[in-house]
Amino acid sequence: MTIQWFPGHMAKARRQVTEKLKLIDIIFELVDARIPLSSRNPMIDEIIQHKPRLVLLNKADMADKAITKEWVEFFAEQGIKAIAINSQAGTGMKEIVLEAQGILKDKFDRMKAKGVNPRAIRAMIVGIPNVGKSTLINRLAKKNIAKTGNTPGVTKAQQWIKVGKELELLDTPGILWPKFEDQEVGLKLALTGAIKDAILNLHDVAIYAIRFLEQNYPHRFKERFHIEEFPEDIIEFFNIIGKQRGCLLGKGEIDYDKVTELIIREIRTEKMGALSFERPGLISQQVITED
Ligand SMILES: Nc1nc2c(ncn2[C@@H]2O[C@H](COP(=O)(O)OP(=O)(O)OP(=O)(O)O)[C@@H](O)[C@H]2O)c(=O)[nH]1
Repeated sequence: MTIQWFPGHMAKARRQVTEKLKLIDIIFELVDARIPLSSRNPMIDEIIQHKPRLVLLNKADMADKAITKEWVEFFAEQGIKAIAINSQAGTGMKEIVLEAQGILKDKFDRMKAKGVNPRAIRAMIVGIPNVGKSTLINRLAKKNIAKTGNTPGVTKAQQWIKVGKELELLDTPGILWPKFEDQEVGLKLALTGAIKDAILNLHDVAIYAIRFLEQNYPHRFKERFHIEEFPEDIIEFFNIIGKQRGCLLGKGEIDYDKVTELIIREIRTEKMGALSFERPGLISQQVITED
């Protein structure tokens, strides 16, 4: 299976972000807490250059809490501040402002010392598709979208969203592309809904998910599907689920497409609880010890 990764997309995304760097003090890099590395753009450091950044592990409600904590430590070891947030529920919103203030304290102190009037921190959100950029912007914005006007004939003005007095966000997030040349990265992105289902073979995604759960969350998986042991043959597993859940074609034959959809849906809708698909230091074929 080869997944195309279009260099054109990358170049465009990169330009968009680079153009705006001079307008902002800090980048909010949004990643999926379940797959913090696979949901990052591999060239992010180059793209944002030396701009200060805060990593936001979004959808933390769907990720394994203990593993998210490990990711926060992982980023800290690289000198990058990361916090877990849930944009949908609005958890962690205050921390975003506080952390940004902390990261930029020296810069703002220096400005103050030079007699520059205090102003709000200016930030931009960047992240891969579907990671929650719009949800976060809406959460932070409440109703404070500041229209700075798009006058025809004038270079398109930026619109800033006011978040209290302390923060202003660019209204358009930077869309970065994940690098899904690596098959496992692609499978994780598909499983978490970051790339369209049509792009990957869903059977491959489901098989990957089953094997992953078998290794990393065996108890929850067995409980959910009422199985004692994992069958060695993956087809046997599909047969068991198909019969159990009535995913059948005529004459009692198993509808493998339906079983596939069911497995992926069960994961995406957290029927087996919050799951993380990556753990620091064990990116590939990792073993996450179930509690
Ligand atoms: N559970 C959960 N769901 C979230 C969270 N943040 C966003 N979502 C959901 O994730 C999906 C994608 O969110 P969007 O805000 O549209 O993502 P986006 O990054 O703006 O997507 P693009 O416009 O494709 O770039 C939506 O269904 C959101 O409701 C979160 O913290 N927790």
